[in-house]
Amino acid sequence: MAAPTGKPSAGTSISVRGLGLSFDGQAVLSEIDLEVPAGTTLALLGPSGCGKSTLLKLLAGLQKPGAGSIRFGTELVADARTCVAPERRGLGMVFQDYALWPHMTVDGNVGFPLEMAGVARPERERRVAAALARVGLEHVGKRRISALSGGQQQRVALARAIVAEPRILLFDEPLSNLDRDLRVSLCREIGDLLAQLGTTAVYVTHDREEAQTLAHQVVTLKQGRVVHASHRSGSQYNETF
Ligand SMILES: Nc1ncnc2c1ncn2[C@@H]1O[C@H](COP(=O)(O)OP(=O)(O)OP(=O)(O)O)[C@@H](O)[C@H]1O
Repeated sequence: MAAPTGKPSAGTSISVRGLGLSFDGQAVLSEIDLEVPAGTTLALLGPSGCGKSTLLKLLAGLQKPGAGSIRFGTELVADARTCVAPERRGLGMVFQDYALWPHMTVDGNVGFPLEMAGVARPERERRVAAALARVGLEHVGKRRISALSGGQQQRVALARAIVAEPRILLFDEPLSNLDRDLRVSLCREIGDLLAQLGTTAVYVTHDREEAQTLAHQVVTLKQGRVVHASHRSGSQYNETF
């Protein structure tokens, strides 16, 4: 959970060096090097089972690396001996299945990270309203999650991820449960939102078009290794690996 400062969020760089992880002697990630400059988005592409979600879990602190290191700005957040807890990493996360509490209202869901951080109710209400406005959901705060469409639920999840002004946002295939038209429009909106907020983001997807719509950098994994990387330059992507 990010530190709730009330100031606009500002991203921090991510630096991954020689990252590796094995399960039962089987390498799932090997020698991963990534540099994500502050305020930019990196998309991770690759076939099922190539290690995308595992890499996201390592960034989130939900998994410890077997080798290598992860830095956020100058802070070492993970290596073979260090593992900063997820709630101390200043992160927001958005998942494929939304991970919302269906019995709670929209306001309750979005305000939860602030409530956990001890933010007083008036400030919480102000910031929840601001986060909902950012995702185009000004008027649904009192509704229950179960009364919303899939697209609306993913906007709520996005509002909850940004409400505490994280320095980094992690997305795990956030649009794959939605139909194509909605995916295209919401993907553009997420790109615009990231640009407005200046938050650094890592975005896992199966969809190259989605990756290229919002990412400054697209990295492809195969069997746990980086096999291709490209950077956006204007409207073009230039290969860098
Ligand atoms: N806790 C675990 N224990 C053992 N193996 C695991 C564990 N977590 C992931 N794996 C294995 O690691 C590999 C990478 O899994 P991961 O979920 O990162 O892939 P992915 O690229 O995100 O796939 P998908 O696109 O299908 O979500 C898979 O072979 C998976 O079975």
